[in-house]
Amino acid sequence: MAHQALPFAITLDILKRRLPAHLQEPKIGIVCGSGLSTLASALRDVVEVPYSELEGFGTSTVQGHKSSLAFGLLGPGNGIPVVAMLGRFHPYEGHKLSTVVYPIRVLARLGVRNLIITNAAGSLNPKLPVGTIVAIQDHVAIPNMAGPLNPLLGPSLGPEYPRFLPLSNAHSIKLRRLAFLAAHKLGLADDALAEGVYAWVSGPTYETPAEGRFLRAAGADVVGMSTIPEVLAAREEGLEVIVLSLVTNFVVIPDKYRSIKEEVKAELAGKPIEQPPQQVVSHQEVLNVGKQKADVMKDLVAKIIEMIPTD
Ligand SMILES: O=P(O)(O)O[C@@H]1C[C@H](O)[C@@H](CO)O1
Ligand SMILES: Nc1nc2[nH]cnc2c(=O)[nH]1
Repeated sequence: MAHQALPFAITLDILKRRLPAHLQEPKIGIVCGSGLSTLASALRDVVEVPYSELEGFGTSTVQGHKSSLAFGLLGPGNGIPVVAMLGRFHPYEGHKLSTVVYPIRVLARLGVRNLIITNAAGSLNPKLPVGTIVAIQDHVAIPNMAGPLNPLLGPSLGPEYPRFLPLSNAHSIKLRRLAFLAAHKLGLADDALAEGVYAWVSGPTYETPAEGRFLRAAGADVVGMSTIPEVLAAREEGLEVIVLSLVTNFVVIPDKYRSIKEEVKAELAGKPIEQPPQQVVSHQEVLNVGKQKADVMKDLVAKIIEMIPTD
């Protein structure tokens, strides 16, 4: 989909007809990561619009991702109008990058100014155990650096868009401050919300131990297969962005490789070495941790939203 062909007018018109007036101009957006679609249960007056009804949207094919936009209100009083993406598109599903980020551009056109992106991620850092939520302070986008997988490639969307987008300020300090203040208000343990660097890889394969070591050496704390295209499009659209990664597993990085040569030699010498089980990551494990921690993530996201100043 070339930029010029993006069907914004049609999508926005469908949404206008589907939504009551008080939900038509959300100021805050949420992207729900793997297993985290229940974040929308914090909303009231919810209207869900399936992606299948929305021109330009794809369908999420990944288990743990629904395929709809949920509009609703959050917080005290009249509430703040919010829109949540229940399910995202990953390039590894075969979606074009322009499709992956299309919902973000639609959210921007609806009036969203602050975006909270969540995801499930593997930990590369022993200090970030499973269950930790990580406020992302920076990122390494391996597919952007190594090949043509940057959603901003191609003709500019218009003269008001910067051709060369700076990313040293990609992850909003204002929103990260609110996240830590929100965690404090919620009485979360100090280690429940940490800070770290996210590495984006294309997936859908999980890391080999050597790749895990490489990413760790490159300064990454967690790794995942999503989010960064959304961050780039959101920043291009002028949104403030915070990324919250839920650590769902450790990337398997043994201190040293098992030597099969030594094991065979020991076996032949009649002194077999006990063989440790081989560890592997699974998407089911990722979803299970998402389910266990969905409420903490939901409370944190809701509290951040309540604290975002309304203008
Ligand atoms: O959409 P997110 O980033 O939350 O999903 C993660 C990355 C892969 O899509 C999947 C791997 O288990 O979970
Ligand atoms: N690349 C990657 N993505 C993940 N998403 C959740 N866990 C992981 C992981 O270990 N690696």
